Amino acid sequence: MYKILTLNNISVAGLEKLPRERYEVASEIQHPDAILLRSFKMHGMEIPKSLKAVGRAGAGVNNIPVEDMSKRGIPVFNAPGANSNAVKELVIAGMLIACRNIGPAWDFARGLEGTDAEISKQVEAGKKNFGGYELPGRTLGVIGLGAIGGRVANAAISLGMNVIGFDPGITVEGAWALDAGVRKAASIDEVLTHSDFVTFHVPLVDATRDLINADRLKRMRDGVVILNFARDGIVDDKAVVEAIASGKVYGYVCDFPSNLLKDTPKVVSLPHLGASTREAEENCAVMVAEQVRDYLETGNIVNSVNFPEVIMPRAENCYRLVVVNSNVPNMLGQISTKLADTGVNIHDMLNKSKGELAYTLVDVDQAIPESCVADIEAIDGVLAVRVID
Ligand SMILES: NC(=O)c1ccc[n+]([C@@H]2O[C@H](COP(=O)([O-])OP(=O)(O)OC[C@H]3O[C@@H](n4cnc5c(N)ncnc54)[C@H](O)[C@@H]3O)[C@@H](O)[C@H]2O)c1
Ligand SMILES: O=C(O)[C@H](O)COP(=O)(O)O
Repeated sequence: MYKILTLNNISVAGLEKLPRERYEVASEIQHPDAILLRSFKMHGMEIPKSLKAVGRAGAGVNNIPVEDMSKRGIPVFNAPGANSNAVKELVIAGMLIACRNIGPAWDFARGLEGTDAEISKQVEAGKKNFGGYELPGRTLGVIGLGAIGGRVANAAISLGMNVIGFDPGITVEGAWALDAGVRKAASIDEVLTHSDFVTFHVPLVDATRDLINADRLKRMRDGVVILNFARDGIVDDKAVVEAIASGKVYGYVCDFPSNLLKDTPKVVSLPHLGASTREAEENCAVMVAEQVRDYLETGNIVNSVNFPEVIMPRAENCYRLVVVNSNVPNMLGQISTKLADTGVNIHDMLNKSKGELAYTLVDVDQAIPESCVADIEAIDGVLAVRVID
């Protein structure tokens, strides 16, 4: 029986991928084999010794101590692209919220008092305060053209906008999926100087912290609208609020409210709703539950942020040894020698690496004695070992 600890609500569609006869899933459980979570912050959490995998039902993994997991030989899985349409739709809504002044206009309408005839009069007198502008012909700058940024760029083109994007790490697949009308910028600053709207779709890492700061704001067009549906910390909120007060920035729409943002005029901060659609929650949960299950039951790895992709078909009547080790010379030699010393015959073997980690699957014809597993565990550089019957 595998034990799965959930640290957030995970869509039932995903949990159904873990059959009850083989999986016990609960929000409180001892000795979990895997953790499933969304935005729960795992930093500082005590990591159970039994843990073999972490599955993030979503895209961002900055809430997970990925480096620490790697040192323990634990793969972290996520669900790339599974919530990208949900975020795209909210970003498009965010542009409209800003340029049509929907926040203050809604507040105005909610504050109306009197008879319907009086309200109608106040509406006609007051609406001039909320006049806006349209999207076609305006330029959207997209920083990060991955799963979400690519969709946002294409959607903006279909709305008649000009789009300029920057992503030094764009994948070949991502580039193929982009509308040919998306202009490629050589730097973030090139995007900023040409854009009426700027939206961010990058992970929060050291290099992306405060991508928008007071200095960069000065280089942006007057009246720019900034959208942050990526992460708190990518935009320096204080600098943006000051730029709103000075009239430089027209509006700021984000997914990360704070005391500073929630009461600032021209700021609309939503409660981290980007991925909160039924479809996205199901897509993410299903994808990550299937990946974690595959890892636990076969050792195969798909969509891990810290481990290489490893898929080895399982031969019948074989025992599978799974070894995670440091990516240093002579590990394979030592592992196969330990197996040979015990008289275990190797049927099939696959070794792949990613950065400082290497991962090996070995299918053998007979049960591996516990002493042999212990010997492999004791090899300097081996981080985790398990046998799948
Ligand atoms: N608001 C929400 O609910 C919500 C939902 C999903 C994702 N997110 C956030 O959005 C981020 C992006 O999600 P995604 O699915 O598009 O991820 P992704 O991995 O598909 O795309 C990220 C892209 O950013 C690029 N990038 C990295 N550093 C960059 C830099 N300094 N400048 C320009 N580009 C850079 C990468 O090359 C990659 O193409 C996630 O990491 C997460 O933090 C938020
Ligand atoms: O990175 C993500 O996928 C989003 O921020 C979604 O987070 P959530 O699953 O907590 O809504």
